[in-house]
Parts: sequence; structure tokens; C-alpha cells
Amino acid sequence: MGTLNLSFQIQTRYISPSSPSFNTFTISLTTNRKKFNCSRFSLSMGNPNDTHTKLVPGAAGFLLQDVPHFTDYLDHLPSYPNPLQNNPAYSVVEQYFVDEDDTVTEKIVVHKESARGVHFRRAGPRQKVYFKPDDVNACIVTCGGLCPGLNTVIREIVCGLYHMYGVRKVLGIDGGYKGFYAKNTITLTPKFVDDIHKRGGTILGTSRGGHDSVKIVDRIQDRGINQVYIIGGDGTHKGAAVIFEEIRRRGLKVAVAGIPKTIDNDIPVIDKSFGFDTAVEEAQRAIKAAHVESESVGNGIGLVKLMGRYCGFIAMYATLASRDVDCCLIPESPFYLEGKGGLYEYIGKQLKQNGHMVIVIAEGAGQELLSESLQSVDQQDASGNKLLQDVGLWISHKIKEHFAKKKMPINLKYIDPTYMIRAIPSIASDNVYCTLLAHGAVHGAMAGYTGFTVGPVNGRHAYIPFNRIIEKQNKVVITDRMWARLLSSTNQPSFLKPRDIAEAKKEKYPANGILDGKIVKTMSMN
Ligand SMILES: Nc1ncnc2c1ncn2[C@@H]1O[C@H](COP(=O)(O)OP(=O)(O)OP(=O)(O)O)[C@@H](O)[C@H]1O
Ligand SMILES: O=P(O)(O)OC[C@H]1O[C@](O)(CO)[C@@H](O)[C@@H]1O
Ligand SMILES: [Mg+2]
Repeated sequence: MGTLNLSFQIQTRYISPSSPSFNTFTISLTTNRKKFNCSRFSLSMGNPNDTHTKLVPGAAGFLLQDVPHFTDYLDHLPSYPNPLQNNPAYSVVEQYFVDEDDTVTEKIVVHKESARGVHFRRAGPRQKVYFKPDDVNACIVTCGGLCPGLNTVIREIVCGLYHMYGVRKVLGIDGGYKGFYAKNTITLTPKFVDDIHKRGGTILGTSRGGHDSVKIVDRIQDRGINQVYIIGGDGTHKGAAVIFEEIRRRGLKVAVAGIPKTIDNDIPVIDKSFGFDTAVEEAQRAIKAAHVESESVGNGIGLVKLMGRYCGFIAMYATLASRDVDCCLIPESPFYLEGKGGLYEYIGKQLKQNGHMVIVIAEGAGQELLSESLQSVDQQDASGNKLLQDVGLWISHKIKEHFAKKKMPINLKYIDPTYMIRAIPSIASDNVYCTLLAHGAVHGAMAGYTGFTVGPVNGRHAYIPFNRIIEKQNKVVITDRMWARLLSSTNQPSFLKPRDIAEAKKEKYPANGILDGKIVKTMSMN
């Protein structure tokens, strides 16, 4: 019996990578003699350049959003037994290797009749690898803003490659994407990285801007690099996706693995990004100081600005953890100053009742108010991110001005710990998390997967295709329970008008988020 290779194009209005409508996946081919049902195939999602979306349907509405593998575009590749099976530390583990068919579900809360839904390939070591240890020439690059845990990830990639797979050649790229074509590399060995997890920042340096995929892939090719570990946020992953496409176009056996990094926690799909817990922990020190300062004087207001350009996760979690905060302002929840239900009214009430209060504001909050009042020009950093005006300074000034006009003396202390919460070493739990991410990335690359990001989805580490990471940003859902918990803990007004609530619901339940007649839940941390 011969093999029948089929390739066909499907055009449908209903498929979107994040929320496919499963009943469109029943595909069969009928000849005059027999009907063939297709069980494994990949689909391009409408965009002819989108070659990373691999969809594998299964029973009961199961859908694997798979990641690319060398064998998708390279023929006759040899594979080898995983050297881990001879490693004294790992060989004792029962079922150490991940089953080829193991997947991790994206949606964990289900109804008895709901479809099984989207799944990702489970991360972890495979029986077979596609590299001989001596042939591996790996490199690591860190891009974007700093984040606690960067050095831990670097350390664990190096040590994981050395100790688990016997790899000896690992290079550090100096200073972000630009470093591929502008600077020297750093030789990384377990000895060199031994202590780096105790330091903040990244020993490799980082940068924004300067992404030139052709030049980067040229340098990867010139140097004979065949595993690229890219640690960064949403912008970095957009860059990684382009690098992967170029590598695939050139038919190179080079694995591209992303490790999601951002203290803002704005990366979708994964449960949480590394360094986030460390940042929230560090933010407590600023909030405590604001509380002490404010309660020690008459009508004291402690105002703390925290990072979060487009989303307010740090502010929300720092507020919930502290319980000393009376008001938390984030980009996702619009607020207003004047009039009934406004911020000034709430501050006045709090001061009358308690004599002091603490306000936490995310740096991206209230930017629309700021630009109205300062008529600012839109400015961007080298990566194209919005450059923000200092909302903390602005709001301090507005509050002081308002209460001066009302002839009510207040005592406002503005604390801006911005860079202090990200320029520190990671706490213990983040260190362990970074280790799992690094090892997951190493196992995936050694097993021949590429164009993937590793990260926990409902607590289990998975390989996620780049397109799912870069298609949208993770945001606080203000119609979810977590934000309600925050409102009930601070007792602040919600500042929301019915129109804002309708908008928020529309964002949470987009029109294409309907699955089998039920609404698909988007990622949230509650
Ligand atoms: N659309 C894009 N295409 C290619 N490269 C990009 C794109 N967006 C950003 N990059 C590159 O990715 C790198 C990092 O991007 P950015 O500065 O936005 O940080 P990030 O990865 O989002 O991390 P963070 O938000 O945590 O600081 C930069 O070198 C930038 O040039
Ligand atoms: O000043 P930099 O280094 O550009 O970074 C600032 C930005 O980086 C982040 O920490 C992560 O994107 C944001 O919260 C912040 O706006
Ligand atoms: Mg970013």
C-alpha cells in the first residue's frame, strides 16, 4: 500500500487561532471506492505567510495547536536516543519522557457538554532528540526591559544543556537583538554562570529596537548556531517569530525557542510570567512606606506608582497583597477626577473617615486624562512602545491643586519605585519557575521543536506557537472576579459607566469567542 500525500486549502470565516469553531474541522476525502477521514493535518490560518499554525483535531472537539518541528520542513533528518536515559539523576524517574501525545488544555473550567477545546503540546524531554550533543551550537539572547529572573533563566539554559544533554558550546549574545550583528559574543559555561542568579539584571545586557531579521539570521548562519534561545516579552516574540520564518525559509536546522519574560505580565496564554511575583513582593516595600508616611501625618496621602505600561497586573496584585491600599488605578479601568463618584470625592471621604489613605497607580493608568490636560505628543521608544508621561507626578499635582482650592490641607508623599521592582534578583519561587522554563526550552529544542514559547498553562508547562503569544496582550479583565475582589478590598468606587462595562465585556467575549454555543473564557488569573 502506498502513501497518499494530500495538501489542500480550506477557506472559512469561522476559524481563528485563539477560538476555532470545531465543527468546521470535520474533513474527509471520498473517492469512488472509499472514504478517508483525516486525523492529522495542519492548516494555514488565512494568511498565506502564516506557516506556523499547525492544528491537529481529535475526538470530542479536541484541537491541538501544535508547534513547528524540523521534520515539517526538513526531510530525512536522523534522530538519536535521548542521552538523559543514561543520566544518573534522571534515569531513575519513572516515565521521565513525555508521551508524544500528551497535551495541556487551555481551558480548564468546562461544562459537561463543552468541546474539549484547544490544547498545547506538553513540554518536557522526549525519547528521541534531533541533535548529537557535540553538534549543538547554542546561543542565548535577552531583549526588552529588565525583569527579575533573567540571569536564572540564562544559568539554567546553560546548565541544562551541559548537564542534561552534554552540550558544550553555548554563546551569549551581547546586548539584545542588535548584539547578533554588532557585538562580540560571550562564552557561557556552568562555571561562568554559577552565581549569576543571585544578581539582578542580565549578564548578557539587553536593548530595545534594532531588530533586523535578515542580518540576524545571516549571523546565526555564519556562526553555525543551531539553537537560539530568546528571552523576552511580546515585542521580543514578534521578533522571534520573524527570525523563525526566515530560518525556515532558508531551510536551516536551527531551533528557535522563546522564553516569555515581562514583569508587566502582559503575555497571553501562560499563567504568569517570571519575575512578576518578585516585582509584586518588592512593590510591598513601597506600599508599606507610603502607608507609614501617610498615617503619621494629618490628612496624609501616600501615592505609589508601579510599572505596567498597558496592563495593571502588578498594581492589582500588589494592592491585593498589601491590604493597606485604599485605591488602585490601572490602565484597563478608566477613572475620572471631578464630580460625583470621582477620585477627588473618594479621597475627601477617605481622609474624613480615616485621616489618611494610600493610592497605587500603574504607570499606564489615566493616560487619556493626562494627554487631554497636557496635550502631549505621542512618543515611542526604539521598539515602538508608547512612551508614557509620569502619571504619578501629574496626579500628585492635580490632587494637591484640588484640595488647595477646597482649602483642605493635605500631606501627599509620592513614591516612585519604578525600576527598583525590576532591577533586583528573583525571589525563590521565581527561581524555581525560571528553572522549569529554561529546562522546558532546552528539552523542546533538543527534540527538534522550533518556533515555540515555553510556559505554564493551567499549571502544566507547554509548548505554545509564537502566533498565540503575539496576537494580543494579556490585560486585567475588569469584569472578572479578581478585579471585583480588589474593589471589595479597597472599597474604592469602580469609576465605571455602563458604557465602560459594555466595552470591557465586549473585549472579554469577542464575537468570535463563541464555541459550541458557549462563550469561550479568555485567560485571567483568578
Ligand atoms: N513587531 C516587531 N517585529 C520585530 N521585532 C520587534 C517587534 N517588536 C519589537 N521587536 C524587537 O524586540 C525587542 C524587544 O521588544 P520590546 O522593547 O518591545 O520589549 P519586550 O520584548 O516587549 O519586553 P518588555 O515589554 O518586557 O520590555 C526589540 O529589540 C525590538 O526591536
Ligand atoms: O524605561 P524602559 O527600560 O524602556 O522600560 C520601561 C518599561 O518596561 C517595562 O518594565 C516592561 O515593558 C514597563 O513596565 C515599562 O513601561
Ligand atoms: Mg512588551
